[in-house]
Amino acid sequence: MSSGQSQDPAWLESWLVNSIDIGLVFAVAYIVLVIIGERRTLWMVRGFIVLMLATAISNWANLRLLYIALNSLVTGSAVAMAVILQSEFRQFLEKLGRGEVLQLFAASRKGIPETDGVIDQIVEAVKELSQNRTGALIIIEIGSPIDERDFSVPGVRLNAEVSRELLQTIFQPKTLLHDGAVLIRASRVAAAGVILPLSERIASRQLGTRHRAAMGITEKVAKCVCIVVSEETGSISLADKGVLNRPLTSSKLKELLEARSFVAGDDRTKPPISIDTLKRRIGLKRWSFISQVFRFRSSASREKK
Ligand SMILES: Nc1ncnc2c1ncn2[C@@H]1O[C@H](COP(=O)(O)OP(=O)(O)OP(=O)(O)O)[C@@H](O)[C@H]1O
Repeated sequence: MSSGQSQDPAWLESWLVNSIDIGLVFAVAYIVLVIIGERRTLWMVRGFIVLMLATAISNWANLRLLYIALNSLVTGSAVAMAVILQSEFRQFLEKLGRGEVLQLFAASRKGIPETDGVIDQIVEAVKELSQNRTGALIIIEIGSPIDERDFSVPGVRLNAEVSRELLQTIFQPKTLLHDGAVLIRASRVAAAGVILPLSERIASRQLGTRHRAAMGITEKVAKCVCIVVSEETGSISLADKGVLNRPLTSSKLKELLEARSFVAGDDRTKPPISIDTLKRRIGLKRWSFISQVFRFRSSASREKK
């Protein structure tokens, strides 16, 4: 840099404006990554950010043809994302319109809603099913609903209160709904007979399709956990993010479910996240931001293994 250039106020001003511009883009990207809790959506947004960065670099380096190609790709991807994430965009705009900006950050913190001892009812049912060696598969949604397209077959809608008796009855081998999984959504039994995608991985030779189905759905959807009771051995497992935690005692299962739950009460009654909590969360994620943006490929391949 020449001394004449560094003293030129116009050059300084443009340098400052550019720096603020880049800083704001990074801040917006960072906030979006903090808000998004769902793993697959996160990958998509990271991919999009990388694409935008590549477009900006090609423009800066004056690579015209590459810039035109990348720019078209960014426009196409933006349209595709708007279609794929239609409901998320709607929720986002609604919250923004209502001025509930801080609640956007609270969204990714949702856990298993623990109302009226739902976890107790589930754990009691699982304990009995395990003692009687009745096979069972229970998916519990965490936070926002799973997209039905993530299931191979969405099953039969029930919308019933969660109870130990109902869960035990559904999995009795002579009932019509015993095959497949039960879906627990917002403290209700939303559906039964749900067929889940199978994982490509094999955790153990002794484990068959029921366990692979639990791994499959939790690999595909981060916002759920899946309980498996083996018909053959009565063993209890909990699948979370594609990993089977097993064998578990019923008290360990309760502990793990509670660790994933919202400390107490229905999430709708929770106060909005405080500024201090928000600051703490942003502080915790600060150092991983750059790697979140640039290492999306390596983390994706690690999770596949
Ligand atoms: N994709 C799926 N989605 C939901 N449920 C499934 C799926 N695949 C299998 N199941 C359930 O698992 C049952 C078959 O279990 P299988 O014996 O193959 O599995 P497993 O992991 O060895 O379990 P277990 O130890 O209970 O025998 C089916 O009858 C069905 O109820």
